[in-house]
Amino acid sequence: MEVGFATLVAVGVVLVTLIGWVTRRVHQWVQEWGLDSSGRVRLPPGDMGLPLIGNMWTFLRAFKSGKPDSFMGSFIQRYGKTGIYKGYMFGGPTIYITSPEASRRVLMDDEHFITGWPKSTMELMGRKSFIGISQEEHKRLRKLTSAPINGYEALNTYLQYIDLCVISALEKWSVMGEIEFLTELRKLTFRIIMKIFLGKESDVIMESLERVYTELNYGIRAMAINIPGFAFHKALKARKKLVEVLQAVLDERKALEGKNTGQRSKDMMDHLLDVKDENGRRLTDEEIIDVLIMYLNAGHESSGHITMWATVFLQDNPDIFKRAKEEQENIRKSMPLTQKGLTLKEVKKMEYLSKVIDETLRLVNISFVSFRKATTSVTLNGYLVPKDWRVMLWYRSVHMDPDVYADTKKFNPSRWDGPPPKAGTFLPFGLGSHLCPGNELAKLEISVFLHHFLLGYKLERMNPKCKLRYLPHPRPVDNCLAKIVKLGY
Ligand code: HEM
Repeated sequence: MEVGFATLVAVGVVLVTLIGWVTRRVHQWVQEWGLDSSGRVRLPPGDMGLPLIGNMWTFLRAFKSGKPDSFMGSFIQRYGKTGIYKGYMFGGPTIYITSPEASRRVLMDDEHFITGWPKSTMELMGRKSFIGISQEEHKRLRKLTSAPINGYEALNTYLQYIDLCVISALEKWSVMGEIEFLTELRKLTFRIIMKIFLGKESDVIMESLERVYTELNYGIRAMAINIPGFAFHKALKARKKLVEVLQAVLDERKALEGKNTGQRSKDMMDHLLDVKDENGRRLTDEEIIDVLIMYLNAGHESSGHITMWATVFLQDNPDIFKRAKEEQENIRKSMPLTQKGLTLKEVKKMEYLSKVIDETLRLVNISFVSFRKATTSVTLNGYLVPKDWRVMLWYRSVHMDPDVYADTKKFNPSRWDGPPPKAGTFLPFGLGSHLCPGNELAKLEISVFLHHFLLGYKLERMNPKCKLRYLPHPRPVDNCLAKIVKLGY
């Protein structure tokens, strides 16, 4: 009787495995149906998983179990280090790219690749944001919006505001006792980006909007399931709220058009309202709102997280902390006594701190992936990328490649001594026409924060061994519960 039961279980296991294998083969066959036999042979190696789910389950399991590199690791283990694999994610056949050369080729090739973000991201960021519009529109809006953020003049103007915000935030937190350090940093970076884009400073509006953005973000890398209880459903509601708030601000601005409003300096909303194309057409409300939703989100989430991680890494590594602090003390000493705050001249001198930030960007991989779509069939590294397939640029694998970065998991700012990294091996801000337009602003914010932190404070975490969560961005689950202790300059 017992042998019979064991046999039954064994047959059951074999049957399930067989059905799983056949279903996977059929799924792959269906996805490759449109390709001729020579095309199919030239596809990169890979595994498309089960119908509908594809590799999504494996991806979520890897990230949710705290082993994000095990997802791509399993492809590398099974198919070798080809740097390019086929798979199935977010409801479509996908090419994963993990090598620096192939990433660079895709990012620099606007003729054969356009943006290809999943439906969830597109719906949440808006179809008129940079990930939904045509290449020409993107070029025009990008030119209009990036110079007022990243140019030397602009950074010089914002520096004073950032400096004051950082000084007062640190002072405030040091008397607050335990704080969620990450949550407070997000509020700080949100305040800065709101000032640049909307000229707003009201604490109440900012706090409530930042909370709405947190909801929006949880849905961005989730599956597009619009059912109550799912992250995407909550995120859609958050987007609706953001649209309402921004529409109200826009209506208010339009009502003031042409009226004398005193000395107010122009913010990004004014620029977007003013702009006309060659036919004299102005941007619609939807276009302005989607661009703002995208910028306000991109402009605070990543900077807030990276600032937190850089602070944590510094605090955890006393030698690195000491060296970084000495640099900031020397910079402080070199400042004329009559000078009130930091200027770009001092920021330029923060060479070691810049390496600390680069190393944080590499190790944390805040933007671990980016999405494109092939507009025609392309050959990449000898493999076929079929027309209309999604391409996922797996930046995380590039930054954690032991052949490029020895002892990859070690926080080691000194690895940035010497010549700059080889093209394509360091992509924290992407590359090409979609290169992050806020890269300089982000580095400025982080540098100013670390300058003041190193000189006068220390971080005491309540749960230093706290578990990490990797989606949507890597963070401790307690949002870095800590005390900011003032030491005195
Ligand atoms: C540490 C901070 C930041 C990181 C790591 C980061 C990373 C990135 C990356 C990797 C991309 C490229 C996405 C792609 O190739 O599809 C990107 C795009 C973008 N970022 Fe950032 N970013 C940061 C801060 C900022 C800031 C401060 C702003 C706003 C001022 C900003 C605004 C944007 C926008 C609007 C895009 C879309 C650009 C386009 O599609 O043309 N980012 N960012």
